[in-house]
Amino acid sequence: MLNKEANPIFLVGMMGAGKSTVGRCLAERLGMDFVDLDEELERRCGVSIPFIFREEGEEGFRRRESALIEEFTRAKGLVVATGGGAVTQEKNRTLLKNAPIFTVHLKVSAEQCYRRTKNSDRPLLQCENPLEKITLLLESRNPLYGEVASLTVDTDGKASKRVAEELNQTLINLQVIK
Ligand SMILES: Nc1ncnc2c1ncn2[C@@H]1O[C@H](COP(=O)(O)OP(=O)(O)OP(=O)(O)O)[C@@H](O)[C@H]1O
Ligand SMILES: O=C(O)C1=C[C@@H](O)[C@@H](O)[C@H](O)C1
Ligand SMILES: [Mg+2]
Repeated sequence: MLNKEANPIFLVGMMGAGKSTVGRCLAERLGMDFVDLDEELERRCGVSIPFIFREEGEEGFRRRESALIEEFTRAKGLVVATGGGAVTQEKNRTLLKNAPIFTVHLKVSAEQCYRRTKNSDRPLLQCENPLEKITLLLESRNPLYGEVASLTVDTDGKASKRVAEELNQTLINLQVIK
C-alpha cells in the first residue's frame, strides 16, 4: 500500500538489458504499477516505434520520448522502464539525476544484448553488423547510464526473474521502498 505513494523507480540500460521484462516483474513484487515508456508512446501515438523512426527520424522519436520522461518523473508509485536511448539526451539525464526518483542501471554485455535482441525490430539494430553497432552504442552509453543511476545491476547470466528478485531485495535493504 505504502509503495503506491513512493517515488518512482526508473530503469535505464541498453536494449535487451531487461528493463521491460524485469520492470514488470519488479512492479508486481513491490505492489507498484508498471509503465513502459516505449509501449506508452506507441499507445498514445497509435503507431509503432519503427513507424515513428521512419516518419520523423530518431530526432522526432527523441522529442516524444523526452516529453514522456518529463511527465513520468513527476508520478508516484510506479516502476518505469525507459527506452534504451533515454540517456543520450542531456535534458533527460538532468531529469533522471535530479527528479525525486530512484534510477537503476540494468547492465548487459554486448554479446548478451545481441543474443536478446537479434530477432527484434529495434530500428537502431537494423544494420549489417548489429553486434558491432551494439558494441559502439555500449561504449558511448555505459558512462551515461552510470552517470544517472544510483545503482547498477549486472544482468548477464541471470534469468530476468532473478534480476527482479535481487533488485527487490536491494531496494528494501537500501530503504528505497518498504
Ligand atoms: N536476464 C535476462 N536473461 C535472459 N533473457 C532476458 C533477460 N532479460 C530480458 N531478456 C529477454 O531479452 C529480450 C529483451 O528484453 P527487454 O525487452 O525486457 O529489454 P529492454 O531493456 O526493455 O530493451 P529496450 O531498451 O529495447 O526496450 C526479451 O525477449 C526478454 O525476454
Ligand atoms: O536504444 C535505443 O536507442 C532504443 C531502444 C528502444 O527501447 C526504443 O526506445 C528505441 O528502439 C530506441
Ligand atoms: Mg523495453
